[in-house]
Amino acid sequence: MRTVTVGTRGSALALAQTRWVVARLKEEWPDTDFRIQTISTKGDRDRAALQSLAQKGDKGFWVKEIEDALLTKRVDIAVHSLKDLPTEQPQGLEIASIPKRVDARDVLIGKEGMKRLEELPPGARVGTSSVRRKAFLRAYRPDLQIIDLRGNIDTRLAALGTPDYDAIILAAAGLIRTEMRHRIDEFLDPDILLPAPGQGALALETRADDDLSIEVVYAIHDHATDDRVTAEREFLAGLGAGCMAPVGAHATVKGGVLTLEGWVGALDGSQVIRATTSGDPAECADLGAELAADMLGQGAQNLIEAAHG
Ligand SMILES: NCc1[nH]cc(CCC(=O)O)c1CC(=O)O
Repeated sequence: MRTVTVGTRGSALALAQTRWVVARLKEEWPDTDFRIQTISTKGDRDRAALQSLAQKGDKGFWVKEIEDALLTKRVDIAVHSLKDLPTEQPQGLEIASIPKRVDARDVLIGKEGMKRLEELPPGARVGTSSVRRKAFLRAYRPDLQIIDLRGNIDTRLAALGTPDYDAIILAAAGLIRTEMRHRIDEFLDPDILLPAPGQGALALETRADDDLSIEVVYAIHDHATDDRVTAEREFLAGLGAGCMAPVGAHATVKGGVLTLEGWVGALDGSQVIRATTSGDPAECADLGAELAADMLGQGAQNLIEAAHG
């Protein structure tokens, strides 16, 4: 039996999504033995560094060590949350497969009587550290207090057991994948809070010359998801922004037409630039790049630079 080693971070979410990937791969390749290897990243080890790096717009602190493990052949396949992956691929590695996306939306989880965004009273304290969520929530509800909240899903849910937070915002995908869908109180409409580019999708990364692993992971590639997230990520790349920017992007495909919506916000909620484009899904990359160029023309650059302080 051949053995393929799958690398991942060790968080509950990372392990849950990697076990899901391995189960799917095993269905396609029953004669292959898949082993999971956990790898700790700078983001896992040093939360203080994470905060300051985040403010400088540094990219890839969730993925660097895992990519090193691919390049040195300690692992053959890496499983990432696509939204944590920088838009530039390192030399020698490629995203060889993007499995079918789960729900891309953000969700709200609140205390009793605060289980919907509309129910939150003025001044309610909402936990999130995402600059995107802060920017768009402040624009929609300037009366809310947005309070920093970092950590893995368990840490963030635990914050609701303290007096410091009335509600928190998370990605639906993380809760769905860790079998905590029942904790979700409200799915937030993308018209109110546009998700992050690639949110809800996974990326399976391999060495670019490892034909065997590429073939293995490609068995669970999903073309429709790929078109959507390619449009979203080209938009992000075209803005010159990373996952730490106040940028949202969400693509849908209906009746053979891909529609891409993009937002760039001011961190203080004073402004959100919004734009939409649509076209042939085969042109997904160009649609993303064009939307970015359109928004740069409308002043998006200043908002992105301001958020990096
Ligand atoms: N930035 C952390 C992160 N990276 C991926 C997810 C889960 C959702 C996904 O797979 O897109 C989360 C948690 C969150 O944003 O709530």
